[in-house]
Amino acid sequence: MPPLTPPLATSLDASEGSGGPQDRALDRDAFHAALMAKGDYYHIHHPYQIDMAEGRATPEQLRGWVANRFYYQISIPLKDAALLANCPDAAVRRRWIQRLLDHDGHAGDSGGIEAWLALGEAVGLARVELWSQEHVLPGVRFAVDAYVNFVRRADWREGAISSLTELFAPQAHRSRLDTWPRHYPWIDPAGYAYFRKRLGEARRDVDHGLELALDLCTTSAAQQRALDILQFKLDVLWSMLDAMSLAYQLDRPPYHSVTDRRVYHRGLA
Ligand SMILES: O=C(O)c1cc(C(=O)O)c2c(n1)C(=O)C(=O)c1cc(C(=O)O)[nH]c1-2
Repeated sequence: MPPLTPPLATSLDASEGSGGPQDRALDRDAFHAALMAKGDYYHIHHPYQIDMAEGRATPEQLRGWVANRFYYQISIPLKDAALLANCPDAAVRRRWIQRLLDHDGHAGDSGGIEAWLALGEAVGLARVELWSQEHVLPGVRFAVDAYVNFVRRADWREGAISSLTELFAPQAHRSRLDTWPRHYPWIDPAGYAYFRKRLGEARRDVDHGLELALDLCTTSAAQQRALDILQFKLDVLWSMLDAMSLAYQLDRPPYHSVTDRRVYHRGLA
């Protein structure tokens, strides 16, 4: 069965019926608004994030979130490296490569992964505990892997569009900086450097991602495809939190009916 919407690469090539005078493409502002409307489904509205923001999360739930999100953090540079590998445009690569450096670090910046390890320590998780991935739930792993694998296989332009949930991320980082110190005085404030660092970086990334999306998606098919890709990414983020809710809020981690042990796999190399 053919896909409901053509891949962006195809829908970008102005084939008959798309891009012509009959095309019902949104204008630039309306398409921007349609992308922004997807913010209604951002993971800040997930009950797990709401509980964290409103002070109801237990130390175990916060530690669970930090340990599972670490898998996202270490996967983002792999995803961005995959996009670079698929991108033939040197001008795009020159800008996009900054994302790798932001997370992996470079002279003068120890990087986002290091900052996330510091957040782990601030909530009481040893570095080895994060690196071991012992807390990474299978559902979180599968969701994150789906994102990385999508970008590995997709046209780089579709990969770029899948990063656009970052449109909404500064709000999430800001909210944590505003609410966590008040609700969780036991967390060492040194741990909050990651959120502060991302405030500026995410805005810059979003400017680039949005510019690409608005320039590239000028037919209704391409715009619909972009909205579908953005929804896919929202699903990734929401599914990660669903897995955490089951494990840490509802006390139903994988195999809970069989064993208390974390028998699930740590990733197959
Ligand atoms: O804490 C958050 O709510 C949040 C969300 C997202 C996102 O929307 O994917 C990212 C980040 N943080 C983040 O820190 C980050 O570096 C990042 C990179 C990307 C991406 O898709 O390339 N998303 C996100």
